Amino acid sequence: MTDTLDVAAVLRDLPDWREAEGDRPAIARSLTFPDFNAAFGFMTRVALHADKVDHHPEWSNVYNRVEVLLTTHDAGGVTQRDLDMARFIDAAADGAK
Ligand SMILES: C[C@H](O)[C@H](O)[C@H]1CNC2=NC(N)=NC(=O)C2=N1
Repeated sequence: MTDTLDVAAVLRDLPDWREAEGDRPAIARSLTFPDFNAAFGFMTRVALHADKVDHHPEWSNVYNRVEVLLTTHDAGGVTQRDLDMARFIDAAADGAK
């Protein structure tokens, strides 16, 4: 079983992220891109990486906005895999607010 991390400690390293509402520990980030094309290009980059590392975000997209939530279902909380994915997302989100 993968060890879960303290969400407050994780968020100290992720200034653009927040604790997500819900029934299990999770972190979330809202991203706004210049347009839909940029938003979907971001999602494409993240999707390919997520499948490569077998760790997938829970997310939604409305035009130029993307809402991302990360938690590790198998562990029932936030793990190193979520921290690693958040850092990938932050790098891939270049240009987003
Ligand atoms: C069977 C498959 O490897 C697992 O379900 C993977 C897939 N992607 C995953 N993504 C996330 N966010 N949490 C998981 O526990 C997880 N497990």
